[in-house]
Amino acid sequence: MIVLEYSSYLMTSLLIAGGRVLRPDMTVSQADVLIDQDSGLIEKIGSDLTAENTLQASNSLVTPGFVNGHSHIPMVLLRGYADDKPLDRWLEEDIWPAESTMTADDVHTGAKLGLLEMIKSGTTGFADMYFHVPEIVDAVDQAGVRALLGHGIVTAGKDADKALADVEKSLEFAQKYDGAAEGRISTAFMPHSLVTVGNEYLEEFVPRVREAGIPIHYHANETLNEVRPIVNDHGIRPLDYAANHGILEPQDFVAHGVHVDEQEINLIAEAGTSVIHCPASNMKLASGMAPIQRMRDAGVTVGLGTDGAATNNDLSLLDEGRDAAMLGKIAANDASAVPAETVIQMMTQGSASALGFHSGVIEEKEPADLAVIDLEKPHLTPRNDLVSHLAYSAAGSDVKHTVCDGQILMRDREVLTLEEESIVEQAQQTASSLVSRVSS
Ligand SMILES: CSC[C@H]1O[C@@H](n2cnc3c(O)ncnc32)[C@H](O)[C@@H]1O
Ligand SMILES: [Zn+2]
Repeated sequence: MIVLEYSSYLMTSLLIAGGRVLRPDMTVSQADVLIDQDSGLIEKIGSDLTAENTLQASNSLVTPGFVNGHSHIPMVLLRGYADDKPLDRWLEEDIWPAESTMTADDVHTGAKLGLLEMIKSGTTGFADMYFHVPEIVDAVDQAGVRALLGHGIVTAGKDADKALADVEKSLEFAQKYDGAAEGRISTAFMPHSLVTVGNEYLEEFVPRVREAGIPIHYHANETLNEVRPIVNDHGIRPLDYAANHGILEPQDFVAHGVHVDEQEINLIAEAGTSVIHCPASNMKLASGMAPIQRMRDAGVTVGLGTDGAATNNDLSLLDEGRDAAMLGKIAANDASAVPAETVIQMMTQGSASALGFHSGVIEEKEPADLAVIDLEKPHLTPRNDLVSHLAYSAAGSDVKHTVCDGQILMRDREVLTLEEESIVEQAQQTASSLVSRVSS
């Protein structure tokens, strides 16, 4: 008995050996990274280090794990289900009818499939808005990543009792699950958007949410169809409306921010609220081009998110980074806008800071959340500028190892925390049954 207790206090260590390490100042240097697996922190970055466990990183780039700042991961089950429509028609004609048939088990299966995809593309943390969220908690606990989760509230089109119950559920979830999965899970109160949640619910609940110290996350200014009703009904811009309702605070973060005017950019910068840019979703739904360079110049913290896999159609942040650079240049009509360093900053520190995670950099005493990218690939040759390669050339399938909180989640492309084969098979069956349920 005494021996067992003693052994549980023994330090275990992990070495990421011989890689090229991406440092917070965006320089790359050859180094070993020593991780204390008990605390989950990076202990030392240097040369000739040793540890009990090793991950080989020669000819590889060691980067901070990517943080997906906005997603709906169970929507992987709806990948390829309804493409090529604008947001309103896509939600109303296809997605909401399909989601209304989704069970807790379906969400659990979808979450595991999405987590597999994220771990396999180097993502170590994410924010998610969905329903049946306790199932997502369970999947995250097993997968070993970090997550900020919330129940997405929609009151529009519901009778008063159901609407109120939905809002209560979001607050109760946030209170109950904050700190779950040994502290890897945090929570937020999540109104779906400023037009799908009635102002009376914000008026009643935001003071309670603030009292409990819970952050708030919602879709904002995604399409013009979402901006117009606020302007018409309330005579003010959506982010002024958000500020008036007390949901534009430093701990809050909004998804999209596509149709923001100059005054709203300054407002959000002054408020200290973060924006999660979702370029692939914005392009696929033809929502518009978010003025990312202008927001960053104004001092807004900008992170990157995939949104759901049905508007993307994958969960790889490396793809998202390239999209952000390309779209950012077109939006600013300037090839120097949203350069490689900015893209990498957004997919690591930017998203991490928006979500209140302490990850996002490879630095001693910081969380050991990282990805190792195999550079021995034709499309990553020659290895002149690894920052450029990470932003413009690398793909999720180049990720060799993924580590979160000091634990190995994927080694040599084998996910150790989830059973890939059975999850993929189960997800295929679940998705087929979902589609047949909707069409019957
Ligand atoms: C109520 S849970 C979250 C809700 O959001 C829906 N959703 C997925 N992608 C988007 C998007 O780009 N804008 C707005 N809403 C979106 C998802 O289908 C869920 O119903
Ligand atoms: Zn979304």
